[in-house]
Amino acid sequence: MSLPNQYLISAPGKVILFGEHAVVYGKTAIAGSLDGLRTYALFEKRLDGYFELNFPDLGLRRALSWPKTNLPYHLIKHTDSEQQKDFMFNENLLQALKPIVNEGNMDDENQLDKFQQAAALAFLYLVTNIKNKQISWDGMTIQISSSLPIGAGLGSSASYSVCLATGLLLAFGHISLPDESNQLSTLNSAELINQWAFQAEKVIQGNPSGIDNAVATFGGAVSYKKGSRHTNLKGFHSFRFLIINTKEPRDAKTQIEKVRVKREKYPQIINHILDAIDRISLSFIELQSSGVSQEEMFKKLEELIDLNHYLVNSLGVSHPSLEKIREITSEHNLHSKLTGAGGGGCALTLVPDDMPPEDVQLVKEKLERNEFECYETPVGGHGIATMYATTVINSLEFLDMNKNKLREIAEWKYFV
Ligand SMILES: Nc1ncnc2c1ncn2[C@@H]1O[C@H](COP(=O)(O)OP(=O)(O)OP(=O)(O)O)[C@@H](O)[C@H]1O
Ligand SMILES: C[C@@](O)(CCO)CC(=O)[O-]
Repeated sequence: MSLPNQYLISAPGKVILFGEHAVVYGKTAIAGSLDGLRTYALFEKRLDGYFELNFPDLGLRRALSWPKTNLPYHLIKHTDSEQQKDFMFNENLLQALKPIVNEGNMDDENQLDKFQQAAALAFLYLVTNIKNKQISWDGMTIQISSSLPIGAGLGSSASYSVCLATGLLLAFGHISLPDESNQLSTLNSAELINQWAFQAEKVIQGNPSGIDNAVATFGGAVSYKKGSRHTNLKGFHSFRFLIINTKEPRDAKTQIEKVRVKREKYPQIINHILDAIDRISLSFIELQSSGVSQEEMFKKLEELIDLNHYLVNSLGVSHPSLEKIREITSEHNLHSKLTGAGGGGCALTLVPDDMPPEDVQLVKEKLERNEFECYETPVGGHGIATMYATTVINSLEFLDMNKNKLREIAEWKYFV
């Protein structure tokens, strides 16, 4: 099927069960996708040579736009095929793009903050790299809308990056729409999307491990070690979690940097902590295949959750609000840990199978009275998806729309 002039992409958020931060230093982490919390991107072809990007979730008051001729393509080493690219991060390109982000987009009333700058830079970094001289859309408008809390530990940057990478690779003819009769080509496309999304993540987060974009691309529940392909885990679906948003603003980049500085100061101590976190992820993997009863599994999982939280707390990335969540949930015999980069953001609470719904409701109400926000969402669902609607979707309608409605307009097609 040829590419329509308008299409939608969607990618899920993620939740890390064990191993955040340690995974940046080559340790194992366990994570799953959040099918119900996703970022959506509407791509539309333009004929006037402009790239336009709108992301109102970040408080942007008007779309940003750049003429395609303004981008520093001369800084890209072109290879014959996308697959041959070595994906070395191009720091020169990033530096060259920094002044371009603002060109024509800023005046006294519209100054970009650092989060908006990072989102725009990630887009420009991808578009400059992925644009293809021969097969090319002449310009495009992209609208972004997410049902994820932004910068809260649930992988909003990765799902944003995956949406951009997918849409751009499609627009510039490097990949095709998912094809059920050619699963190998579709899987190769997903691998390429994942590689480019990782580059965009580097623009936003500085030094990410790659786990968030792998989960947003491939979906499911995985164990992950930097530099290796992720491994799918079975049985994750049987766990029930409550995800609790502290609503404390923070960004992953600052938290990752905090751990880097601490490790530089106390290398031996921090390396021991990171090794201990690795051991927790490995214990979880062993536990999954050990055939223990569900009851015993839940007990051990609770202990691992506590241990993991103490260890990340000792890295300096917890927050009083996260400790408060642990206190409230422990009053109901529930075990919680921070999830994602910490410093605020979200906590993850394990809900035992046999906990009566009215008791779960009580905990949720108590948390909400403390201004926390609770999500109960399935873990381990689909990764990236595309959708081509049969009718044209109006941009404003798209931004306003409850995203569940998109499923009524047409079918989503999944890459993996
Ligand atoms: N819907 C969106 N629109 C535009 N930019 C986004 C969107 N979602 C995320 N981003 C970009 O990602 C940044 C947030 O990334 P950050 O890594 O700090 O948080 P996170 O990915 O939600 O959390 P974690 O990495 O801990 O899971 C935003 O500041 C913005 O630059
Ligand atoms: C803090 C961290 O481990 C998880 C962020 O979701 C960073 C990363 O793995 O990229």
